[in-house]
Amino acid sequence: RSPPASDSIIIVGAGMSGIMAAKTLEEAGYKNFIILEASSRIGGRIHRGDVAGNTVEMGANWLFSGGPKTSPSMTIAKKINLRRIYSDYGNISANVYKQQGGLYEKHVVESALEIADERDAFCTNLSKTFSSENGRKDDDISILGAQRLLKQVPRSPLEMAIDYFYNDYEDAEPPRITSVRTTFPRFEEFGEDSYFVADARGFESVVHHIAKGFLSFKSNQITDPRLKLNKVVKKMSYSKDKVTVKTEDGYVYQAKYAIVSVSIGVLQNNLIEFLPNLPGWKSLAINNFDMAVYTKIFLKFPYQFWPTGPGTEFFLYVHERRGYYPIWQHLEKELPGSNILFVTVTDDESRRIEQQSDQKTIAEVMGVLRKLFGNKIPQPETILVPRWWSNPFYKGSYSNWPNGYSQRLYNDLKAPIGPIYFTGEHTNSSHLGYTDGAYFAGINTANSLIKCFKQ
Ligand SMILES: Cc1cc2nc3c(=O)[nH]c(=O)nc-3n(C[C@H](O)[C@H](O)[C@H](O)COP(=O)(O)OP(=O)(O)OC[C@H]3O[C@@H](n4cnc5c(N)ncnc54)[C@H](O)[C@@H]3O)c2cc1C
Repeated sequence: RSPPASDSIIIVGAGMSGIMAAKTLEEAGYKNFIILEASSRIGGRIHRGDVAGNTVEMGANWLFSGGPKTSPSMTIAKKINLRRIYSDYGNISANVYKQQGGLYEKHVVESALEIADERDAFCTNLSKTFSSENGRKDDDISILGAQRLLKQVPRSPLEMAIDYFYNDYEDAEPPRITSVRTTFPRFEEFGEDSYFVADARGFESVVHHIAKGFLSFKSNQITDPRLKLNKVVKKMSYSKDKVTVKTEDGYVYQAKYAIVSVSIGVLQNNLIEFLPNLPGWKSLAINNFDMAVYTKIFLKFPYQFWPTGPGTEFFLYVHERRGYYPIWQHLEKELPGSNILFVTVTDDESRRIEQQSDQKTIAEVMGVLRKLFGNKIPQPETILVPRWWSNPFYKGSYSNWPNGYSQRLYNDLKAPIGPIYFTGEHTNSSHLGYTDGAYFAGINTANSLIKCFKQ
């Protein structure tokens, strides 16, 4: 074999970050890349699913606006007229159910919400103190630690459910884990008005739109030979001047450089073997970070038996077991007439539910719904349980910055190793865990590589 061309690049993964890295390279004139994607599609964790003919989002679902800047995902969504519906959490205090059924009184929930707002404001202030000149380098605390400082630790099942709604519902991990310094203030740049994507083309059409801007395509299918689907990268051997990549189907690819865009979950599970092994400092940085799990369980019923109309979209279920089928949403506005309800679980509950049969999950879910809406309600006709944690191409849903993880470790997490560059949502500290994080990560990593080319 002749040595690889000096400008050749292999990109591993065709999610938002891999596609953005490729686009950035292409636009800077570096067109000699190939993209190896394990699955049969592009988009990665932006992935549409189907529930009895209705498009639902198994992965990324919400776009954000209302802040001082506009999110790039939102900008593209607007451009392609992606249907999106404002998620109105405003009336949640009227929709919180007790463990055995029946609603909490509104004023009781409102007091719990006020305290949760106070905790949020406290975390935001703490974070600002940490980052200010007076803060010591790497000072941090978990959200739970901050709650202790404030002497406002949630204890009752209701307080826990509200705490879950404020924190786990976003971070997909409990407040005991999550870093205050890097998590707060939330939604500062793009705003916190959340819009639920409900479009038959799926949220992934945002990634398709980007890809079709620079990869060749025919009748909506990408035909660019540089995109290679169904290529599961198994091994990456590297030296100072080349990278050799082996895929599961026995193919070997060589290039001068590589950009790895797989999730941190994939890296933590050693699903790609690096030869030589990644250095100790790099493995430490990878394995100390967190990959969280967030699961939306979709259920289609023969008819609606839950409250509908303004102010009913979201309801909470309070259980002594924190995080037991806690947050529910009906899709009356998003998918009218579909009779689809979905419930969000995270972390240990996600992992537990992924490992059990869907029949068992239906039985548990119906146990909850019967408490809320009576014994006469019908069984679901369909259930969809995405299994992000078990899936070897993801091993979780998105990253979360744990308390105690230093900026130095984070720099190590992003650092290249010889000719191998790392990207992905987990490498963008400002929008970690979001599609915008992956968007910026791809651009930034490609630009670092371009800088290296120029030097
Ligand atoms: C359930 C869920 C809910 C979410 N909700 C939101 C939300 O509401 N709003 C929001 O902004 N974000 C949300 N996100 C996060 C968002 O989807 C991700 O941050 C973003 O899509 C990650 O993009 P990425 O390019 O970094 O990684 P990925 O999308 O994971 O792309 C990496 C690609 O690498 C491929 N790959 C993996 N292993 C290999 C291998 N061995 N060889 C070759 N290819 C490989 C994968 O198939 C994948 O296509 C959610 C994610 C999930 C899972």
